[in-house]
Parts: sequence; structure tokens; C-alpha cells
Amino acid sequence: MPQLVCMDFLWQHPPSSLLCALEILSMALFSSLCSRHLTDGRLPWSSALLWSLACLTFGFLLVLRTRRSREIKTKGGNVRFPPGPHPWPIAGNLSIFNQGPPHRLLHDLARGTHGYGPIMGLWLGSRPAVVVSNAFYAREILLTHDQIFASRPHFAFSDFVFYGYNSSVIFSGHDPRLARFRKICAVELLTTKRLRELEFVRKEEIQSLLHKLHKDSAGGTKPVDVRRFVSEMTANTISRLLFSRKADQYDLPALTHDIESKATVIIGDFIPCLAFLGTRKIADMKMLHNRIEGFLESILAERRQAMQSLPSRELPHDFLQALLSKESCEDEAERLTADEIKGFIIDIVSAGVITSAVTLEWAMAELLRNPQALRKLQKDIDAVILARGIKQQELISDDDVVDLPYLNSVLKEVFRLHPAGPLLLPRISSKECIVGDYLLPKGTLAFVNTFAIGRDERYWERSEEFWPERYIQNEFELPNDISAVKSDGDEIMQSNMKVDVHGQHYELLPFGSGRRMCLGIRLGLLMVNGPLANLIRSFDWELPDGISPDSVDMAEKGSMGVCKATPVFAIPKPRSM
Ligand code: HEM
Repeated sequence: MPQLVCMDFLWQHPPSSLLCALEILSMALFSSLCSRHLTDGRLPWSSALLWSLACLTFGFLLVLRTRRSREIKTKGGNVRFPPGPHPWPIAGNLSIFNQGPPHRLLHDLARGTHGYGPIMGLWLGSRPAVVVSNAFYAREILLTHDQIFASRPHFAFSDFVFYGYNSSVIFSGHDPRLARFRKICAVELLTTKRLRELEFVRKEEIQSLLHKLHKDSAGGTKPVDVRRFVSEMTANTISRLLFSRKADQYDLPALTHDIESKATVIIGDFIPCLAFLGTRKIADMKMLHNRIEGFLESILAERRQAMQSLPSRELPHDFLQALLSKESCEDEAERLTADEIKGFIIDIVSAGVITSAVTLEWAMAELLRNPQALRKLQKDIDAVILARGIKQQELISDDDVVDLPYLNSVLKEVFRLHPAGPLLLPRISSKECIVGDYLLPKGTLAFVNTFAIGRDERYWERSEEFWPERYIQNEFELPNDISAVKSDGDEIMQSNMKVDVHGQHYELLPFGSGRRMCLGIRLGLLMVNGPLANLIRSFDWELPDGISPDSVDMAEKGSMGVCKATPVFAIPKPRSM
């Protein structure tokens, strides 16, 4: 009975950081005492003393827990932590992140009349967390309280796999170094000028992709695994932009895959007293770090050697060269250490390769499922080719893509329905703040569910449908059955048409927004627009025998980053256009 009471008590009240160890201890005490008492049928004085101790511990927990769950009075009235599912003792709501892609479950928990609503409070072990699922609250976190939520949480993998918290862009707090890193990215690496100068790299990789597709499909007679080809193309492109080498020379695809699967959170990130359970994972992470270190050291050594033997004009004009020039900077504020350079490179590899490949694969899957959209896109591309006089052997360039509004709309739909980072990257609050009617304590993890926001019917008519026309003037048609709400429909049409992906429209946030928005958005967009346009222009895509558009599997896998559970297979039939 006492065990039931304490289980119920722990169920009702969320676990808290300091208390986890006490909870485990007092639970153990209760269990052992109860079993001893029941089997012996007597209670010796030593047991009585332990009983009292356990009761006192629970009393102490009760006071602390009640204090936390109480409403907090402020000048404006009473505020409290956002509602959410009951947390389990000790683990809190961690199980949500253990049942497949969490954005879907969180979406289901938030919506409907029985849902917890667009701002949901969770306990991840001892850490408070909040998940926001509509544009209003996304704006609150990413704009109104952007400064408070400008840090990423410090998880163990940033120390064990990468070069430590605060030593690169992705895994850093709101530290002065972050501003320096972001500035280097914006004004040295990913400038319009540099991206234009390096367009030839992207074009060569697209050309090679088209060639390989032609060859592997035996001239359009056999299906190919689209994922394999687009992943290879994005890995080679990023690798050449970074250090002018093809990805397979360093087995970069395998390394990115391992980073994705092994650089993950461990139980100790949420329940410090159970950190010992993560020992094995930490050992794997350290091995991965050694591989990353070996790979980066060999790249740096090779380039340093080249710098000694070649005149500077003959050195590659890539990101690595730009970063190395910062190593000997006179101005200390601008100088980069070797570890910071390595941190930068691995950030770009982990953030740029998979995101672009995943987006391209979803785009192909959606187009194969929607042959009408595929045909329409092809028609638009053909019209631009004719208008611009693009020759058969020439590729569609960055400049041509600007004239393809339907391509742009197709990609917006892909970003809306299949964001590569459906919960963005987590942020953590640096101080207590009030969001809407709720109080979020210092140290609250924040997740913005862009997947849920992208399917919110209040902003998106026919929200589950792939419908690129929604972004194009004169093409928006209200479905027959909702003519009664035409005025709402008009509003939706207006707002959908204005939406872009640059972080200003909170109903579509594939690259995030605010201080921690994606740094590679410009490159990311170039890396999906050009390849998709050329893939559609060069081939008539068909599904293998026996697979109809409706039966293309659209299931997802992954956790914080999401890709298709099964690869798309299709037959690329060469076109002469
Ligand atoms: C289609 C391609 C891409 C997508 C969908 C994407 C998406 C994202 C998202 C959702 C975030 C988190 C933003 C937030 O928390 O608000 C992010 C962060 C980031 N991305 Fe991208 N990304 C893409 C391509 C790239 C590329 C090509 C690069 C590098 C050249 C890159 C570099 C980064 C970096 C460095 C961050 C961390 C920014 C920070 O923490 O301050 N991304 N990206």
C-alpha cells in the first residue's frame, strides 16, 4: 500500500533535478521496509527509524513539489507552468522521445479538444521543457523572447563527439564567440559572392548526378534508389565547397551517418544521477570523436603542406582556406584556433549534408505521388528553357531558378510538410520568463514544432495535402465544400501567397528564425533548387511496376532530424529537352 501511495504521488507531481536521487532512495527504502515488515510481521526499532527517515524524505519532496506546481503570483495575475501530459517518476516525459519521430506524437498531444494546446509543458527527467505548436507561440519564443532562448542546451555529445560546448556554432550558448562564429559564416564563408564563385562546384556535382542516374538506370529501364544518388551529390558538394575534395575520399557519407546516429542525448543529460547508464554510449561517442579528429587532422595537414609549397593564388578558394586565413589573424577577436576551425567544418558537414539530401528525397517522393504537380513543374521548366535559350547540354543555373515560381512553391510545400528539422534545434532559457499566460523557469528547454505548425488548419487550407498552387496568385481554388467560408479562404489565400521560408512568417519555419536561425539557408536553398530543377528537366520520372502514386510510402524515421523511412525508387527516363 505505501508503495502504491508513493507511486501515485510521484505520478501526480513532476520529477525535479535534485530530487531524483532522493526519490530513488526513498522508494528503495519503502520497498525493502514493506517487504521486510510483511514477511516478518513485526517492526524492530531500527526499521521504525528507517520508516521515519523515509517518511521525512517524502514530506520534504512533497513540500518542494507542491511549491513548484503552485501558481505563481505576479503583478499581472497568477501564472503557472504550461499544461502537459503526466510525467512519470524520475523519467518525466522522456518516453515521448523514445517512440519514433517525436514531432508527430507531440502534434497529437497538442491538438484536438482533449489536447494540451499550442504550448505544452513537459518534464524531461529533471529538466522543464516546453513545446510550442502554433505560429503565435513560435513567435513568442523566436522573436519576443529570442534573447532569453538564444542558447542551445549543453548536452554531453557536444563534449564527447565534437569540440566542446561553445567551441563552434551549433552547440553553443549565447556566448560572445557565437556572434563571432556567425559573423564569419555570414561575411566570409556563405556570402553571395563566394556562393556565386563556387556555383561551378554545384553544377559539376549536378552533372555528375545526372550522368550516374542515366548509367545506373541503364538508360531509363531500371529503377534507382533516389536517396543514394542525392545523398552522394549533397555530400560531394559540401565536401568540395569545404575543402575541395570529393566526399568519398574521406568516407564522409559514412561519417555523417554515424554523427547522425551516435551524436545523440544520453540519459545523464536529463537525469544526472543516472549518468552512469550512459557509459557505453559515451565510449562510442569518444571513438567517433577520434575518427572525426583523424579525418580533420589529415585535411588540415594536407592543406598546411600545400600552403608551404604553393603560391597563395594557386591555393583552392574554398571554406577551409578562408578559415585557415583566420588562424594567423593579428586581431585577437578575429583569430580562430585549430579546434575552432575543426568545429566549424564539422558543423557545416553535420548541418548541410543530410538536411539538403532529405529535402530533395521528400520533394521527389511528393512529386511522384502527385503526377499532376510533376507535369506542371516540367512544363514550367521547359518554358523557361525555351525563353532563355538554354541548350540541351547546359544546366539550369541559379539565375534560371529565379524564374521558376512553381518550383519555389513545390519546395515550400515540401518544407511545410516535411521539414528536415521538425522541432528545430532545441534552445534553453537563460532566465525565467512569461510566455503567453505561462511561466517558464530558467533552464526550460524549448522545442518549436514546425511540423505541427505546417499542418495547422488555421493557416493552411487542406493542410495535409501537397498543394503548391496555394502560394500562387490566380491558382488558389477553394474546395467546393467550403464555399461557405469563402471569406476565411480569401484570407488564407492572401497569407499563404505572401509566405516565404526566411524566418519572418511563423507558420512556415523550415530554417528556424531569430538569433539561432539556420546559417546556411542561402546555400541550403541553392542546394535543393538547382538539383531538383535539373532532375525534373532531364528525366521523365516513373514509379516501378506495381507501385501506384497513392502507394508511395511516406512514413518517417529519425528523431530530431527526420527522413523517409524507406528510400524512394523510381525510373528516370531521359528526355531530350
Ligand atoms: C535544405 C537545407 C537545410 C535545412 C532545411 C536546414 C535547417 C536548419 C534548421 C531547422 C536549423 C535550426 C534553426 C533553429 O533552431 O532556429 C538549422 C541550423 C543550422 N544550419 Fe541549417 N539547414 C539546411 C542547410 C544548411 C546548410 C547547407 C548549412 C551550412 C552551410 C547549414 C548550417 C546550419 C548551422 C550552422 C545551423 C546552426 C545555427 C545556430 O545554432 O546558430 N544548414 N538549419
